[in-house]
Amino acid sequence: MGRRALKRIDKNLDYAWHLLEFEQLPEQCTSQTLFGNDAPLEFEIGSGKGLFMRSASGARPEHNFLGVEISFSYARHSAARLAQCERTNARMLAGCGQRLLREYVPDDSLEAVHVYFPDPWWKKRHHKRRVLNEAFLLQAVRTLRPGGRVHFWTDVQEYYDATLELIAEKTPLEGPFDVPPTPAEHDLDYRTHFERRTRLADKPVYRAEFAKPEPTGRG
Ligand SMILES: C[S@@+](CC[C@H](N)C(=O)[O-])C[C@H]1O[C@@H](n2cnc3c(N)ncnc32)[C@H](O)[C@@H]1O
Repeated sequence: MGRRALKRIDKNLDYAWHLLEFEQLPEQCTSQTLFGNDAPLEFEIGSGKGLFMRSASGARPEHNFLGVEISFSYARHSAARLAQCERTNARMLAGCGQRLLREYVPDDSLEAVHVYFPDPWWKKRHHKRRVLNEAFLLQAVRTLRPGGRVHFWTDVQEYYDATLELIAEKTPLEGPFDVPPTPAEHDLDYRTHFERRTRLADKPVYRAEFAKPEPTGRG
């Protein structure tokens, strides 16, 4: 991704609680171990500059949010913005979202997994580096609660089509459910910075949502 310099963080801002690294994680990441309550827990993988984390945690104070960003400087920037907004229901992890799901998240525990505009890895031989690969999707299925949702938006039609095909072939997820676009009412009224950039350039955004099936009744 073309990366602009990030704004300097106020040196008096204390964002230590908002920024986690793997060494600080509890053995099992749950709302209880990360936030000390039992609110529904949503993850965002690849938060970038953290617009989704800020707006979603403000709009849904009754949910908890953990954003995961592999670039330390972006994770720190997002954590600082959450601290500035005094969010008590949102934290950032600087690290790999695939590792987080695989190693630290109990079965059937998440309300939602959000992946917005993941790096496209255009060349076919690099597709295995994509965040939305089969192993990650199966971890999302394992860790979501029944009825929990995967949200996936991208501006890359080939990534969108390939992921929908992978989900249909390899996972029990139900969907895709349509996600209609909503008009932006102010300059930051977009799901993420990449959505803003794509829509302002008049390019299409491909959006889908999937649900983990509820268990079927006995007999
Ligand atoms: C194209 S940017 C999109 C950022 C943001 N979601 C948006 O829509 O504005 C993709 C982001 O995913 C991050 N990323 C890539 N692989 C990752 C991984 N395995 N775990 C966590 N973050 C990852 C990148 O560092 C980058 O910030």
